[in-house]
Amino acid sequence: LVSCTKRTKTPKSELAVCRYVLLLAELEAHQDAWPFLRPVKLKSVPGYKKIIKKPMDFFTIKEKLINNMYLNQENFVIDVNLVFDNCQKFNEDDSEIGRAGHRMKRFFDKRWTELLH
Ligand SMILES: Cc1nnc(-c2cnn(C)c2N)n1CCCn1ccnc1
Repeated sequence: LVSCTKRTKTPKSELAVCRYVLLLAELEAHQDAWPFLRPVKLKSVPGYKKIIKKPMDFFTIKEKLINNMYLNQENFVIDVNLVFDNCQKFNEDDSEIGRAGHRMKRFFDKRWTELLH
């Protein structure tokens, strides 16, 4: 993941990647993460493909992280927030998945801020 041998990246961005890996592991381990662990099955969820233009989930984010596709931290945060924005768009606030999405977003925002300082 983070090549320690050849210094292809500045140390700063390596630290950033470690922060994302840590945060993503915490998100996946959260008890309310179950709706977001894998891509939504577009064939078996009526309306999802039409309504949600850019599906995103924690597994896809991990794959992008491993393939070094987050060149700056904004893109990582944008994808994580996409998971929660999609959830709010497709689910009622007062629903099982809607509530899980709000709790996960609050958790992420808190940990992201804590890890920055
Ligand atoms: C994420 C997410 N947002 N909405 C859904 C969903 C899937 N089916 N229905 C009726 C929804 N509202 N999902 C995916 C939830 C994936 N899931 C469901 C049970 N275990 C995982």
